[in-house]
Amino acid sequence: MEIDMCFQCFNTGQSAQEKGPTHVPKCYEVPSSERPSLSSPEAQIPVVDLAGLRMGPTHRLAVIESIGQACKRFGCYHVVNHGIDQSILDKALGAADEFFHLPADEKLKFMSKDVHKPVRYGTSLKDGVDKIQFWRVFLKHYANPLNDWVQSWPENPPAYRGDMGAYSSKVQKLAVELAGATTESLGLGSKYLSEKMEEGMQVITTNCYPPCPQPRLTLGLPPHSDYSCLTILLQSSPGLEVMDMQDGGSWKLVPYISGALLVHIGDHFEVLSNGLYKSVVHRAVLNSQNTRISIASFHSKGLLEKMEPALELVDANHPKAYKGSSFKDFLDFLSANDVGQGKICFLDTLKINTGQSAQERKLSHVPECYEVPPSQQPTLNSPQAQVPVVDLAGFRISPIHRSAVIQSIRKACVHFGIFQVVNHGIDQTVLNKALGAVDGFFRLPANEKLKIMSNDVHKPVRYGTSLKDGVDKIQFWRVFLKLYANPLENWVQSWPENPPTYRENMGAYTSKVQKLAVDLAGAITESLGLGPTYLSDKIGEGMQDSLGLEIVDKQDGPWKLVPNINGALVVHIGDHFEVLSNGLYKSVVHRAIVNSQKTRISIASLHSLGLDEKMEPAPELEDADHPKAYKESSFKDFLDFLSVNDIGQGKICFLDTLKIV
Ligand SMILES: O=C(O)CCC(=O)C(=O)O
Ligand SMILES: [Fe+2]
Repeated sequence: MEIDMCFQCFNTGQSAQEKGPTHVPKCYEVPSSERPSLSSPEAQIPVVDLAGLRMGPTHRLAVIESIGQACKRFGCYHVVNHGIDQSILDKALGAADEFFHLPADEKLKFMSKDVHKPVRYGTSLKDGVDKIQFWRVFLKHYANPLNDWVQSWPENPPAYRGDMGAYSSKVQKLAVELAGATTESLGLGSKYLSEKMEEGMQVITTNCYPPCPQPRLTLGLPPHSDYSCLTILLQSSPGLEVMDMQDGGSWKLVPYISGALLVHIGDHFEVLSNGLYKSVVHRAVLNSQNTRISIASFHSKGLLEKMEPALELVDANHPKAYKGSSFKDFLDFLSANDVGQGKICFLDTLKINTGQSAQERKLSHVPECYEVPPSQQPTLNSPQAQVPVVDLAGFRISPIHRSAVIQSIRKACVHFGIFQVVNHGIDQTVLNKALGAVDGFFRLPANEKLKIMSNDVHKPVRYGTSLKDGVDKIQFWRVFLKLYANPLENWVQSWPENPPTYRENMGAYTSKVQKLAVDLAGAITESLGLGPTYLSDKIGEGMQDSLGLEIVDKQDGPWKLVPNINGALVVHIGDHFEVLSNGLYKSVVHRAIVNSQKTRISIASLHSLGLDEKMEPAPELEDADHPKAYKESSFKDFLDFLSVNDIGQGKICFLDTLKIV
C-alpha cells in the first residue's frame, strides 16, 4: 500500500536523503492547485537594522516605525545587527544537521505523534495520521527556561545541547526585545508583554527538508501561520515562501540573507493587535539538489496563558475581533485536526464578528471587504421580473383544474425556474409570526446570538454573517440563522430559546411549509411526466433548512427584481430539480440586493432529499437526444463543497461541477 511506502521513506527515522527515493509517493502529492511553481518572485521583505534600537530615542523610534510598517505590510521582516554571532548561528545549524544524520534508532527515541510532548521527533506534521504527508523531518523541543529543558534534549550529537542551547538562549533574549518593539509600535509601550514573554514558551523546531526528486509535486510544509507571538527563523538556504496579501495572495520567495534572521508575526500578535497586524502565511518548498535546514524559534506567553486583543485597541469602530486562546488550546486543536489540507486553521476558529456584522455596527461607509467587483455591482433600478403567479386553489378543485395548474408550473419551470404561489394554504398570521420571530432573534444582544455562531457549514443550527465570515475573501451584507427543520420534533429543541416565541412561531411555519414543499414537489415531478409521488417519500423525510434570505433576481441578461406580492410565497427551482429533470428545468440564479433605509428579512426553506441521498437525472428523462447531463450528488456533498470553497467570488459553483460535458 502507498501509505506503507510513505512510512518507509521517513517514518522509520530514516530520512529521505539516506533512502534516496526516485519519485514522490502518492501520499506526498498535494492537490494540483496547491503545488509550488518553484519560480516565485522574491518577496520585498524589509531588512530592519537593530543597531538603531539600542542607540538614541530618535534612532529607536525610526526602527519601531519600520517594524510597525513591516508588520502591517508583510507580517514579517529580516533583522540584521541582531547581536547573535555568526559562529553561534553556524553551530546551531551544524548541530541540527548532525542530529538528522544520526542513525535511525538514535532519532526514534524521540519519535512521537503526540503534539503535546515537549521533545518530539517526527516527519511531516502528524505522520501516518494526516491525509497528505509533507517532505520534512523535524525535531521540536521546549527551550525556555533553558535549564528546565536542556536535560531532555538529545545527548547526541555530543555538541547538540551546548550549541543549540547557546543559540536558544540568545534568540530568546532577542524575541523579548522584538516583542517589546512590536508592542511599542502598536502604541502599547515596550513593556506590555515583556514579563510574560521572558517567562513564556519558547519552542525550537529544527526542520530538515531532504532533496526531493519531484519538488513540484509536494511541499516541505503546507501553508500556515505560526501559533506564536513571534517566530524567529534561521535558514541554511532559500526555500521559504510567504503569501503576499497585497498582491492577490501570490507566493513570494523569501531571499536568503547570510547572517540575517527572519521574524514572523504569529497568530498571537494578530490577536493582540486586534487584527491590525496579520500573521504571515508561509510554506516551505523543496528542491532536488540540497538538504535545507531551518531552525524556527516560536515565542509566546505561558502554555496556559490566554492571549486576547489589547483593550487599548478595541473600540466602537474596532470591536473585539478574536477570542482569547492559549498555546495549549492550539496544541489541542492541532492534535484533533488535520491542518495539512488547508481547509481548517486555528486562527479562523478564533475570529469573532461579535454578532457585529458591519451592518449592525451602523457604519457610514461600506468597508472594503464588502465591496464586490464593479462588474457585479447592482444597478438598484432593475426592471421587475415577470414571475408567473400560480394559484394553488385549483390544485384541490378538480382534475381538470389540477392539470391546468401543473401545466402552468411546467411553463414557469422551463422558462423562469421560479414562480410565486398564492392560495398556498398557509395563513397570513403564520407568515407574519414567523417573520416576527426572525426579526426578534436578530435584535437579540450579540452574546445571545454568538452562542450559536459558527463557520462550520455542517452545523444543523448556525448563526453567522455573510457566507463564511472571516474566511471568504468578499463578505456579504447579511446576518443569518440556519436551522434544520424536518422532522420538526427532531430539531426544534436545538433551536434558539430566545426570543421565547421563536420555536413555536417558527415551528408552526416550517411544518406548514414542509407540507407545501411536498405538494409542490409532487406537482413538479408530475409536470415532468414522472407522476406526483415520484419523490414524495424522500422529500417528506428529507432535509429542510431555513435561513433569513434575499431578493431574487432572474438572470436572463440583466438582473430583474422579483416583485413582492403580499401573502405569496416564492418557489425556486433548485439545483436538485435541474438535475432530476436532466436540464429541462433550470435552477434559478439569484442574488440579494440591499437598500439604505430598511432592514429586510426573508425566510428561505430549502427542501431536498435526505442528507446522504443522491439526486440524479430521472432515467425516464434520458434518451439519445438527451443523454445524462449531470452527475449524482447529495446535500452532504454540497456542504462539503461549500466548506472548502469560497463561492462568494462567483468563480465557482457546485452545479457546474456536476455537469457532464
Ligand atoms: O522551514 C522554513 O523555512 C519554515 C519553517 C516553518 O514555517 C515552521 O517551522 O513553522
Ligand atoms: Fe511556520
